[in-house]
Amino acid sequence: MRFFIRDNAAAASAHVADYIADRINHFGPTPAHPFVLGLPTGSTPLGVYKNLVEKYKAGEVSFENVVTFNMDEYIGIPRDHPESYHSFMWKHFFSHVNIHPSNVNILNGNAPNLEAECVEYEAKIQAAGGIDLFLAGMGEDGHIAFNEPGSSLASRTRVKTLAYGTILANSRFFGDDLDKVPKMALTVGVQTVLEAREVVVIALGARKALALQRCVEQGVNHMWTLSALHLHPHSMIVCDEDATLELQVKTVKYFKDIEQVARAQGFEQILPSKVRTGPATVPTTITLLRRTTPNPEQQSLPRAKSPLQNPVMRAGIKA
Ligand SMILES: N[C@@H]1[C@@H](O)[C@H](O)[C@@H](COP(=O)(O)O)O[C@@H]1O
Repeated sequence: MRFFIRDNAAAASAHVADYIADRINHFGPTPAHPFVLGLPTGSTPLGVYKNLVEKYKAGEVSFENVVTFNMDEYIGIPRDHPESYHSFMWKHFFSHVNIHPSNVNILNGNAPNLEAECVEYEAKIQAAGGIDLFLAGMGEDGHIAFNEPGSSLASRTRVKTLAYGTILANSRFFGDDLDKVPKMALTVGVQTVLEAREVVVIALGARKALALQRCVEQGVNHMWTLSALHLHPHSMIVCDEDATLELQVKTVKYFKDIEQVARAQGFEQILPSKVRTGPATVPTTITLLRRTTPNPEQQSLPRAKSPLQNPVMRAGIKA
């Protein structure tokens, strides 16, 4: 798992938006071969959406041939309720870019048969060729989408009862009235997310620090479902400094160090191959792009010790 720490929320959001726009542009989507993007809601991705809208308006990215699948939706509030995830997505993102409404997919929390709705959603993802990049946030209890603690790591799209902590956290959007917060939701499963070709998570603020620590420093654990990303070959977390509060200094230093070393060596971000080599369950080939000459500016900086030369880092790697 790659892990990038940025100074603040604005820098982390810009990093993620740049990354997504690069992915879409590199992919070169067409009507016959669209880019399939998984999307979250919540306060965390707002900065990413704002940046993506700005990039669209500046002509730096187009959503003309992008198909989206949202992670989750509440059960039991009308689709046009101001706090439904349908409303959220149109208000903060879709209305401001050139996406075709027919390319937007969001679970219907008012479907007459909720189980059938979930099965159909999985089938739609498959029919679209699988998700190329799933963007996600994280709950304070380490959940991804609405996969609350104890969710099966093999779970798929389904009806989920929300944890009390999540209902409490989300009550801020419902006038702090717990009675008004939906208690159930439809959500993609952990396995659904893991089958995306790439997963990018953004975590911001001290509120997420404990969950981030559990997910980054500890092993895969069904009680912190985001930690399942360690099982994914191409996952990435981007956070701000505040979210690192519970991490060991050694961990923070390690990840900052390897990012600096890679840059100094002239390595750009790793881009998945443009060509789909198989179903989403078989990740695409990874291409390492290397500049022909290392970046001279980076080269002239005092070189960071390679993790292998640094005794503290070496201890961390062994651990
Ligand atoms: N289902 C959503 C998650 O997808 C989101 O990651 C989480 C965090 O929300 P926020 O970003 O507001 O902290 O909220 C909800 O639980």
